[in-house]
Amino acid sequence: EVCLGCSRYGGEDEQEEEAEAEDRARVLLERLQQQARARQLKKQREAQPQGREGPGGAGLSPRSEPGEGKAKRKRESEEQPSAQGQKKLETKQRPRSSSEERELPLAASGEEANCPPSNMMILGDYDAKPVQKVTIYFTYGIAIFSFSSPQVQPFLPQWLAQPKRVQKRIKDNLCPIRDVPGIHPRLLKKLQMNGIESFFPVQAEVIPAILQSASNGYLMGRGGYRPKDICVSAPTGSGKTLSFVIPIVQVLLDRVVCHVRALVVLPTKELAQQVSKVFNVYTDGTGLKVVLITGQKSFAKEQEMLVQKKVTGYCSLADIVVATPGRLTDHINQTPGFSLTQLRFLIVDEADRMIDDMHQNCLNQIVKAAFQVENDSGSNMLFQRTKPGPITAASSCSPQIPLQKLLFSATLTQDPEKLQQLDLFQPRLFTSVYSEKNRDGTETERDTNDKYTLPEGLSQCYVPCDLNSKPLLLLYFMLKMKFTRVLCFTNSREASHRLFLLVQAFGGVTVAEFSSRLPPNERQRTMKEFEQGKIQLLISTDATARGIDVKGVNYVINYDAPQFIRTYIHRVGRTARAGEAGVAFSLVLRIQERRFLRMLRDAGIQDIKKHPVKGNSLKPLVQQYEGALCKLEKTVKVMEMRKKIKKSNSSAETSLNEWKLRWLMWH
Ligand SMILES: Nc1ncnc2c1ncn2[C@@H]1O[C@H](COP(=O)(O)OP(=O)(O)OP(=O)(O)O)[C@@H](O)[C@H]1O
Repeated sequence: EVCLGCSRYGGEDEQEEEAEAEDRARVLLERLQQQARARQLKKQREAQPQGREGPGGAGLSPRSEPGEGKAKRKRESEEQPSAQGQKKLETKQRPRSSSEERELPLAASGEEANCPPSNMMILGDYDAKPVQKVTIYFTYGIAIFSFSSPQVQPFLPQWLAQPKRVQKRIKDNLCPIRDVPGIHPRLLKKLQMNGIESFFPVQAEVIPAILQSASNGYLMGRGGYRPKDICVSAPTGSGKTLSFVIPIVQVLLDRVVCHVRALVVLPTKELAQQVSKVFNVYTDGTGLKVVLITGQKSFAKEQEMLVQKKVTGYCSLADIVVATPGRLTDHINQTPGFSLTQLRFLIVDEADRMIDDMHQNCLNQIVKAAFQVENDSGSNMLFQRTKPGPITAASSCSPQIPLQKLLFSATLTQDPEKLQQLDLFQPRLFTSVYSEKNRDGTETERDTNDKYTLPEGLSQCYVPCDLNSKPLLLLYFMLKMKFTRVLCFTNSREASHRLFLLVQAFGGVTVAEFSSRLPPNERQRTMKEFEQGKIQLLISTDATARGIDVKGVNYVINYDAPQFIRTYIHRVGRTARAGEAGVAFSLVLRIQERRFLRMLRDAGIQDIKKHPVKGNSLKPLVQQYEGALCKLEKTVKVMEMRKKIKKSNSSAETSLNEWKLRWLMWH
């Protein structure tokens, strides 16, 4: 009704989505048919009991493709991180044959277990019966056994189950900087110079905790003991960056010799750059050196920034290194003299992503490098350290520089299995209070591990729509509703590019795109212009979804609904930062609506409002939109022709293509 004939110009995106919807409908139909056949078979079996085999028999049971089961498990673990992760090691109490072992994932995934291939007879349905599971956690060498039926939740280690609560409401819980004990006067001055008079709740809790763990200086833990590792899970925009920058700068203020004492690892270049900027502000004038290694400079240039060769050997030029995993690993392996043996703080920002994204290997390498035995003799030998083991009287006699891990994220996994991979030492968890709204408008705090908290100032809406009306809705928000400073997310860089071209062809909006299609310097420029308000609509991939701190984003629009809850949380968290207000709109296809709402509900996000937009409101835009689509079609053809000219092998081919291009431009 809204956009007759739009599908004509819909492009691959729409076709893909339509094909996807068709596929889904087909799969669903097949599944229902299979289930009906399975029920029929079961009835037949029940009617002929002699056809069944006993437990030891060669029972056939449905089996999925190994890849398929794996993909499903992966999807599920992304969607429900904590529920999945609470199982460290599960065994069924009945002894299992090796063939049964292979079938466990299938039996465990309820939906697939119900739909056997139609041509297979089921002999024996033992896996279908509820079985008792045994869950075993290993926490600091102690095995915790938990017997549970599918309805019973396995229990969590105490530090996860009883974290230190941090207030979510920033503005109601500001803490004047002078009220937080132990902050160095120099840093207090710097904070004030940067307009910071009060700490946010997460800073008021975490800064003293880190300072306390280094109260005897950076060479020793408090009271000579190894300091506890720290995990922080607090909403987007709640000020997690300063909560590690301030104490680390303060602890290193007294350092005499320059060594890499703090290492911050982040998943993207842009994030690393952002964090190193904050470190630069607070180390300015202190003599501490911050080095950023992300691959934006040549490898040799980065090596020069990290180490210097002297007659006496290599010496470090960095106290604090801020890095992305790939480049850091290269330097650990290939830069002579780059040593982490004096590393005191390892900070893993966006920790959940770092654990997930195969960066785990990088984290292992860092730890290995930190405990590497150095060959040279001299002063370093005094503080030589060995990988920590159990605390004994002998081990506590020789002081060692402790390595303390600090983990931060808005969606920190509370999956003990994943956290266990990081080999945390007596960790302390700081997490925001999750509260549920009651009917009378009051809020009740809840103890829960699979819920996430969003910034207090965030309002969330979703717009049910169909594929054709999505571009019109975006234009409606920009032109009729006069939205300003909008960050709009799509699910792929191609989708971002096409949408950008379309909005540009429509006109009337200052628009730009941001994705890995663009070179880093162009991305940087775009981001700056968006921050300065020169660009009203920035269409982006998930490259800007995490951690990026852009001041004054009024609206986030999920043009494509995110597939995973963590993506949703990070995307919408680009607005309503630092206690400010912001609005997030999600355009949700009707076919996605149920799944989308369930995803939010499962994560404890309840206050999202339905915001339908009537077709009549979009009608005035349709004519101009059709014109924009025609223009876009031509633009795309011209771009393709230019590409062809570049790639042409012969002069005849080139001139033919040039002629075609001229013809295109003329018409
Ligand atoms: N105490 C403070 N007073 C005023 N502004 C602050 C304070 N602390 C942080 N900010 C500002 O709040 C914004 C958000 O901070 P930060 O980027 O550290 O959030 P975050 O918790 O790391 O968010 P994300 O999870 O999205 O990475 C920044 O612009 C920062 O300058």
